[in-house]
Amino acid sequence: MSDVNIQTLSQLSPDDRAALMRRSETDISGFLDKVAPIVDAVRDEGDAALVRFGREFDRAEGLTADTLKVTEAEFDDAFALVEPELIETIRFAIGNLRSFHEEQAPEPMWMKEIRPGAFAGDRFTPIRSVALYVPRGKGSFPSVTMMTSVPAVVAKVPKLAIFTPPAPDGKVDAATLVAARLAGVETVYKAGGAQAVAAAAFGTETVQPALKIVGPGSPFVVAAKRMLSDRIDPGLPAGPSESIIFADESVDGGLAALDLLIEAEHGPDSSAWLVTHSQRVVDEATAALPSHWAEMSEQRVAFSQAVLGGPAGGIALTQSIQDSYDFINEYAPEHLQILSQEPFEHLGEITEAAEVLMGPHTPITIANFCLGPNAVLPTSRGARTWGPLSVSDFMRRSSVGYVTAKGYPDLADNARRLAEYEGFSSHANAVGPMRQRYLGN
Ligand SMILES: NC(=O)c1ccc[n+]([C@@H]2O[C@H](COP(=O)([O-])OP(=O)(O)OC[C@H]3O[C@@H](n4cnc5c(N)ncnc54)[C@H](O)[C@@H]3O)[C@@H](O)[C@H]2O)c1
Ligand SMILES: N[C@H](CO)Cc1c[nH]c[nH+]1
Ligand SMILES: [Zn+2]
Repeated sequence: MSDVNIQTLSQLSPDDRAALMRRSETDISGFLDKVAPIVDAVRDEGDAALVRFGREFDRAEGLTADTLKVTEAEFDDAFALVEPELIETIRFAIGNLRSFHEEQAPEPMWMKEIRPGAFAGDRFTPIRSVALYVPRGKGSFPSVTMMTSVPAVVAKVPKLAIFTPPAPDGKVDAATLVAARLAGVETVYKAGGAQAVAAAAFGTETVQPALKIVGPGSPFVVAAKRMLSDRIDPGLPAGPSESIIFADESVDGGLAALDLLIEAEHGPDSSAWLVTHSQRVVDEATAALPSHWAEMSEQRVAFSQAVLGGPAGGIALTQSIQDSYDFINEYAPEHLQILSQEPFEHLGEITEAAEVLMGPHTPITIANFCLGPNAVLPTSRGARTWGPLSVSDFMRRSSVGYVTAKGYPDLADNARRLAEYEGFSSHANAVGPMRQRYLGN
């Protein structure tokens, strides 16, 4: 049996407790050094560098500049290759995602009469070009394709392109192509990691540059986004998956263990904690893990054992429910699952989680794939200030103001007084007697 990292929070020093908040991506300085030459090469050499890195890192030996962009024939092949049942499932998921994101989309414009004759509001317009990163290292992700594409299409972004690593056969994952087409994205480039971020930022002979890049990825992707943030908007920080399963005394610890393994299996760089004040839940979860591992693939067992062996995962035994809430809010997880027969009783206490899934029938899996909300979420405590990827992330907001002749005098007087105080003579003149000459009243 593998060792599980069990921490009794009341016995930890402040430093040891702070260490539990760490994620593998917290310190990406080592990756910054590795991605710097990749970024430079893509900027200087364009397609040639994308081909070289695709061969080196993705082992796509046959990749050439001519095959960097997915062709119509490759889309057709993908539809022929993917099981019809899976195609229907992708349609099902896209339908739910679309329903959620259409509801979430802001009105194109709103205006309020702030005072008589003075109107102001917001106007939302789509960002002109956005790159969607879909990972493909430790798995393939048609789900991420849907999660990034659907809100972008709802926002009506005119130029959308997916970047995803090629497999050694030089192809893009077939279900990813099906999901892209069904969601409404036509351009897919075979590029992953830091080189994809650099290509989106600078453009190459084949790749059109974009103003923004969204989507999760490995620390190479995260590091490149950080490095190029003055060149391309890197969107919300979405790194290795992480979760907290919070269980109260009303649930079976075996179920908590089953759900703890969901995000723990992504990779050794993931983070996953079971947080509970119930010793019984801890004992049941620990006892159940081996039988759950027996039902998983060898690779996923290795990943989840690496995570739950610590230091970035395991079981945290708290002294009280309040202690659990405090830990969760301090940790600010990407995914939080409240395992309780009365989940809404706890919800009001949770302030810092990017996604809160309620009760035993809402495991993280359902929201990862097809419930409707977006599963691209801020990691590494980003949930303290960021929310999930949304339609607004694909739109820019402008303020709109409109003052009528009736509303003008009052606003002008007040604005002039402030302009004079701040020492701006032109500002003041523009709302003083000089303007009256032109307005003619
Ligand atoms: N937050 C979310 O919404 C979400 C969703 C899905 C996955 N994820 C996370 O995204 C990550 C996906 O990572 P991944 O590795 O599976 O796929 P990835 O596509 O992000 O990374 C693979 C790419 O990294 C590059 N790379 C690999 N080794 C390299 C090296 N030695 N030097 C330079 N570049 C190298 C290669 O270009 C490769 O194509 C995981 O950490 C997973 O937990 C997050
Ligand atoms: N857990 C990921 C977001 O953190 C989403 C995902 C896709 N596939 C499996 N899981
Ligand atoms: Zn997942």
